[in-house]
Amino acid sequence: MATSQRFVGRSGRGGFVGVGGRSPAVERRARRVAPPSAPTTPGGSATFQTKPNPAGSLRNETRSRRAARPCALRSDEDYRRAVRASWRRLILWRARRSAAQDEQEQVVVEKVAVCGGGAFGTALATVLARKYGEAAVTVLVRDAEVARSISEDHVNPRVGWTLPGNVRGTTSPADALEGCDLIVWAIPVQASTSFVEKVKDHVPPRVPVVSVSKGLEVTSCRTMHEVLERALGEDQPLVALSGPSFAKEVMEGLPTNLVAASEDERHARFVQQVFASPTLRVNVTRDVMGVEIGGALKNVVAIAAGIVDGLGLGNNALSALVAQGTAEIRWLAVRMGAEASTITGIAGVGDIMLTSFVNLSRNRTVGVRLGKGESLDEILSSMTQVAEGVKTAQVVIALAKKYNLVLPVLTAVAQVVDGQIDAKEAVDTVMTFPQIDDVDRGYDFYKEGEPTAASPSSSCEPSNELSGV
Ligand SMILES: NC(=O)C1=CN([C@@H]2O[C@H](COP(=O)(O)OP(=O)(O)OC[C@H]3O[C@@H](n4cnc5c(N)ncnc54)[C@H](O)[C@@H]3O)[C@@H](O)[C@H]2O)C=CC1
Ligand SMILES: O=C(CO)COP(=O)(O)O
Repeated sequence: MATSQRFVGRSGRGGFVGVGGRSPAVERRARRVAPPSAPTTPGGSATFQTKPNPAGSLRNETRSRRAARPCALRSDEDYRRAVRASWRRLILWRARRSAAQDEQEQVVVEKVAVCGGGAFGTALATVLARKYGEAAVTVLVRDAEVARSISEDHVNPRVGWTLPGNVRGTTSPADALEGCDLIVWAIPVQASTSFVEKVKDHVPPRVPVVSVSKGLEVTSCRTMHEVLERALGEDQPLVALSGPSFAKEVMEGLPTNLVAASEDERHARFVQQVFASPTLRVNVTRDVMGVEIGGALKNVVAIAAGIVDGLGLGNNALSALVAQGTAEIRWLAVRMGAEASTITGIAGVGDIMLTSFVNLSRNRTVGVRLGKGESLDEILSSMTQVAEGVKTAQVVIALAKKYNLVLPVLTAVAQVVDGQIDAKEAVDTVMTFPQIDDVDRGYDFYKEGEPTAASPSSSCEPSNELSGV
């Protein structure tokens, strides 16, 4: 009775009245859920009758759906109205925000320098060259043949991707950097200090440098922000751009969401405007530390995830390990001044999931191969691209010491990477930990380790065991 009243109301507004007052959509859904040929179950609900009884099965189906609904949405129409209203709020919000954004001044980009012609530098050069068809996008590389191929053949031979005509290659820092409006930094972390020293005299002051490199410098424990600031000075606008973004998918124009972080929000907003496109969303934050630590340490967790898969331990173990690793990243990041919400957000959990669960990841691949018994030397010597997590794992130990933390999963990876234990032993050790309370409360040494006035620790030197790495 209630059902037909609901749909009479709709039909009064030019809607419809289906069988028994139900809409065609409800009919279709009900038929899908209750196929006439479905087998009988003991105590048989109408949904699983052997003999078709469409009217009865629909009644029961509606009843059971209604019973499963939240109490405030008792009827079908309440429910639909709530869904429509929720969606409408989103659409209105989009319209308001888009109007505000349309009023913003459009950024003008005429010359972009991309330092590093690896996979990600090439992908971002392509994204910007496609968006700014009139702009000159110059990729600064070390190898003259790579530069020639990019300029003349429009192919980067390192990755084999075809590039837009307005992307050029060069080995000259002056050619790439002078007069540019934006610099994208896609040099691997461990090579960044020496490379920035070589090019810094050509970096125009006040031009934003957007670092996309993910890792921590092993000799100093510095983040990329710290590495670049030290070389370029505090006045150089710096932005960390990170998030779940495989170069290949960015190159293919697949939807991607990044986070631009800068202590000066204006620089992050500038980068948001520069990169934003229908397939590239760029969020903005001032939490540089959170974005950089999330991006750096997800590579270490991805190695752990790969190890679990390489050992064939299954999806349950994989997910638990990634969740534990995520908590450890959060513990460390918060101690370093980051916001916990950055680690649970797109540049944290978003990237952790991508890199830990998807085979395109180089760091995950390193872990899989370690888990299968290959040595790290064998793995690294066969790779043509960087897996930043290997070096960053070593920095984690020094940071954990500095911030008085014990990080089970991250430490296990450091041990394996350093060759002190093998992958199987690391996993066995973690699995035989005593049963504990859930994550934050469980590892009581986490709380015990909180720095106190009596136990400040400022050293960030890699420990003796790791010296010489
Ligand atoms: N590939 C990806 O999907 C993503 C990579 N990233 C990050 O971007 C950074 C670069 O990664 P990829 O482009 O993928 O690496 P890649 O291994 O494909 O290329 C690295 C580039 O750096 C150059 N390079 C290596 N050593 C150098 C040195 N000593 N001096 C100057 N240049 C040197 C190489 O010649 C190459 O052009 C890494 O920190 C990575 O974590 C970030 C997001 C996605
Ligand atoms: O950072 C990445 C995706 O966001 C790429 O990860 P890998 O370096 O492990 O391939």
